[in-house]
Amino acid sequence: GLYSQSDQIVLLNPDNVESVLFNSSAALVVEFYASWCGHCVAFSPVWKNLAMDTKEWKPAVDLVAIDCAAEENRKTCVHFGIRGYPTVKFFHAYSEKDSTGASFPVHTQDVSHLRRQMISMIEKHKEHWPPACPPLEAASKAEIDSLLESSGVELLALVFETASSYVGREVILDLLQFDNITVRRVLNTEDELVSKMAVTDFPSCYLYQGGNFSRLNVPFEARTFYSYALQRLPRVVRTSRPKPVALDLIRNVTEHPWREFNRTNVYMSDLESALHFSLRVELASHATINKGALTALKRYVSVLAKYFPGRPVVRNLLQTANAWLNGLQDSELQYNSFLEVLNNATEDAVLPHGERWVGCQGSQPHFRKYPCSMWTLFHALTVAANSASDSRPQEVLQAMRIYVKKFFGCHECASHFEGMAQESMNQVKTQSEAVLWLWSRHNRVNNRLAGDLSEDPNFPKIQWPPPELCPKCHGIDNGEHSWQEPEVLSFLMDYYSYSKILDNYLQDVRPQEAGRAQGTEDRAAQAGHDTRGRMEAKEGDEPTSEVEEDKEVLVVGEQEPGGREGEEAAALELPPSQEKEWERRPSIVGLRPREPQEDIVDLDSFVSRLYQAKDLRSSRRKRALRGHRPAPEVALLPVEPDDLPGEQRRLQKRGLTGRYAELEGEGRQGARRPWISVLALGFSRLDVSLCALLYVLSSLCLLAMYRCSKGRGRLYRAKLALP
Ligand SMILES: Cc1cc2nc3c(=O)[nH]c(=O)nc-3n(C[C@H](O)[C@H](O)[C@H](O)COP(=O)(O)OP(=O)(O)OC[C@H]3O[C@@H](n4cnc5c(N)ncnc54)[C@H](O)[C@@H]3O)c2cc1C
Repeated sequence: GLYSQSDQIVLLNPDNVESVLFNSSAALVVEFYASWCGHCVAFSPVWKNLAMDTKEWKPAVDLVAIDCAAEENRKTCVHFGIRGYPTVKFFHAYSEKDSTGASFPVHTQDVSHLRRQMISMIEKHKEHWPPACPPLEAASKAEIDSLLESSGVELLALVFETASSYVGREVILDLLQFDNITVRRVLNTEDELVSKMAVTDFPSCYLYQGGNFSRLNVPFEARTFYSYALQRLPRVVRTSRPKPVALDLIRNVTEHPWREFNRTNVYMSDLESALHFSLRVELASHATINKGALTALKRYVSVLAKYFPGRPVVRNLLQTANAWLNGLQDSELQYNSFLEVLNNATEDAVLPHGERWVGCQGSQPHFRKYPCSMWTLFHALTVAANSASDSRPQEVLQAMRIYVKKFFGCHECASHFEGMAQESMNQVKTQSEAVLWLWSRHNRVNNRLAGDLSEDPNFPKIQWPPPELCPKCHGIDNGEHSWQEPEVLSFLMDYYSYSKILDNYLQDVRPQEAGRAQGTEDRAAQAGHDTRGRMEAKEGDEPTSEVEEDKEVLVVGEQEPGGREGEEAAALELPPSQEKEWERRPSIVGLRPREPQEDIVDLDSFVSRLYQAKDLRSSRRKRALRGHRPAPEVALLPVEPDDLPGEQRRLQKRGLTGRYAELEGEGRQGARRPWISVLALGFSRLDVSLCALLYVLSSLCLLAMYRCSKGRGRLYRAKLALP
């Protein structure tokens, strides 16, 4: 057939025809089609869009379809007198068994027109009004007054409009699955109410709450904007769903302490958790990865290696894994050997263990997390590929598709996603189209899952990005909401870009610490510290000399006492007290004007730490050469020039930890590091050059004075000698 369950359309067959069509509490609009008929194929996207658009109306009116081309359905179609395709019929609520439905002419592919036609048909109900459907007729002042007098009304929304407008009725139906709010339409001819509330625009929406009416503030006066704004009101909840509880309360029921985060940002911690979960947990259920799955894995890891917008150490590990997979000769793979590659962390290539959800936290343990992070990862990859010059349009999408198909644990999700991919993924011609394809398909999934049990009430599934996040992404066309795709594209390119991804709560990349750092990290993060302070220095792929190794930079962030700070010290084999002492050493910030945020580091201390770290490293390397497995080392991370993050990111980092930014600068420019240190005070090259210049100038001055006085003495002696 042309439809599946995931299209929000009820699929009719001889077995369910009675239970679906007759005595139903909702009205039904049934499409009789033949899958071989070209018109039906052309009409199917319209029917799917209509189903998506009126999903919230289901308790009052639902969409149904039956494929009359299927052998088993023929009798049913004949029974309903179907002669041409597609034919659409309307069944009133509580239709009797002998009903063959009312005609529902379909002369248009315009979804908004069909939607209005559905409303008109509902309004024709004479006897059995669908019980879930609120009154659709316009309300009078007397009715509004009595509504307000009854104590049951918490929130009342009034849509003021002209008689021919459907906006009010559409909003009433959009809100029918939500509690604690009543919506009514009022006509512009209701003079008393219109003048009492000083209504001037039709349509416009007014909200009564706390004893007062106020105009609903929306970007455009249209159905989608009213419905979205009303559904998001704090006290408005889906019918039969518990009220979202305050996040303060939720903290006690989640497995991990709640991490404060900004809903309008992407977090690197979610992306790394997605990598960990997919590569170490999801794949682990495939002890042997055979031919087809191996191809899927190779393509997935290949796009990760190319486009993962993450920390250089993580990218290095992904590149190593990719190279290893590409070098495989066998047609099948034992998962454990791949796991070894993932776990073989070195100082410059690590995939952190464990999950640390931030933007993907759910208000209950079973909400969000991994699937949320996979969407986030996929969006970030399409965006990164769009910025790369050598990517192929479908490269990321097809890799995702095959990964989801072969490995994604949620089989139902995988089959829905495959259905969408088969439908149109092949039509993607450019990288930008790939970004938009994923965005629009994700929105389809959001639409399908809105109100589902899997929806976290604190993170409702909405058509994304909402107007408050991207006002420009929304527009209006003929009174209907329309997406401004160029704006959506530029919004996505910005939202999922590397420079916008936040580093808060990131796991420590030191291999030996990765497992146990969680508790302290969380404490630090909760105390409002930002782990973005950790910097990654750069150097070539392989350190070739001691000089190059010197370019490695300490990775230290601002931490609460006893937290990461102690761990950093442990990694350097320094007692935490010594570490603190080092941190307290004076700096000479503000002695004289410098570049913004320039901060001089105590070079003595820095050098001693660096050498201690180097000693530690070389002793480990020697041990490794003697046959030991290379031990994980301190967090001195080499950074490649290509990995230089954007200026903005760099500035953010500098802003947060000027002291370490100074160190970071060394790896990049060899500049701004204190050149010499006396009595624990650092002096830059400029300081020393100025000193030398002053010294030379004063010497010259003294010399000139000496020569001058010597000349005068000679003159004086000559004068005396004259008679
Ligand atoms: C490929 C795939 C298919 C899935 N299919 C199903 C399924 O069939 N049935 C099912 O029950 N669950 C499915 N899931 C899971 C489901 O989609 C959600 O991921 C899960 O319910 C968690 O939802 P969430 O609220 O965290 O938001 P998610 O939908 O996971 O979104 C994560 C974040 O992405 C951003 N976002 C939201 N929409 C968009 C968009 N359109 N474009 C760009 N960014 C956006 C938001 O910031 C959001 O918080 C699927 C997941 C994946 C990865």
